[in-house]
Amino acid sequence: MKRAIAGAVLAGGQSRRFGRPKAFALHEGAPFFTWSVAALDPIADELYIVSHPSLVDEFRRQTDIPVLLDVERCRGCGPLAGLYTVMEQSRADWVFVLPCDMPYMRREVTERLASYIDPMFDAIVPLHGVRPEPLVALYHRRLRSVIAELLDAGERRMISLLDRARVRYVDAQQLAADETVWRNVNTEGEYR
Ligand SMILES: Nc1nc2c(ncn2[C@@H]2O[C@H](COP(=O)(O)OP(=O)(O)OP(=O)(O)O)[C@@H](O)[C@H]2O)c(=O)[nH]1
Ligand SMILES: [Mg+2]
Repeated sequence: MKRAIAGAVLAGGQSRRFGRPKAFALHEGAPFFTWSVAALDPIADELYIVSHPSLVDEFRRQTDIPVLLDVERCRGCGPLAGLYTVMEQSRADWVFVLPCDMPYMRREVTERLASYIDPMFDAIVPLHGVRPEPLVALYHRRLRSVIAELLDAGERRMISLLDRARVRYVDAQQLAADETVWRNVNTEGEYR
């Protein structure tokens, strides 16, 4: 049975370290967020961008993909809020999240990670040695109530969600031969 996947580009952060909205910074001539969209598009049955009121107009100028705002009670509460918002919006079994600041990410990686989907698990997450990569991951919608509880308790860390889920960790080396794909841009220095 085919299991629907909603692709979600998380773009509701403040880019404080970067100094301007990093979703729109250019990599090889195209805005960062479009690289995440391109990596999700082949495997996603639906696509969403989850952002912040201050960025919505610019996203709508640049793309036709639906732009959601974090649900109000946890707006701006971090990536968990974005994940929760897509689970509220979509009926898809799985939500595949990507951040908006990983412009080297490639479809080969997302396709491979999605091939590990297994209904016995709640989340499918890459692992670098002992370090998980929770923002490049698949989450089953059955986690929605767990996420709601975390957010209501003021708990924003993705790792807290992993602690409460049955996680299928996938060795990052199985997903990409080239470590570059995991590069994430937080500062102007990393950008240059
Ligand atoms: N939807 C949503 N996405 C978020 C939120 N906070 C962060 N993100 C996204 O999660 C990803 C990782 O966050 P960070 O790297 O910390 O990005 P950021 O928060 O914009 O940057 P800093 O302000 O420098 O921490 C980025 O793609 C952010 O846009 C939020 O409250 N809601
Ligand atoms: Mg942040």
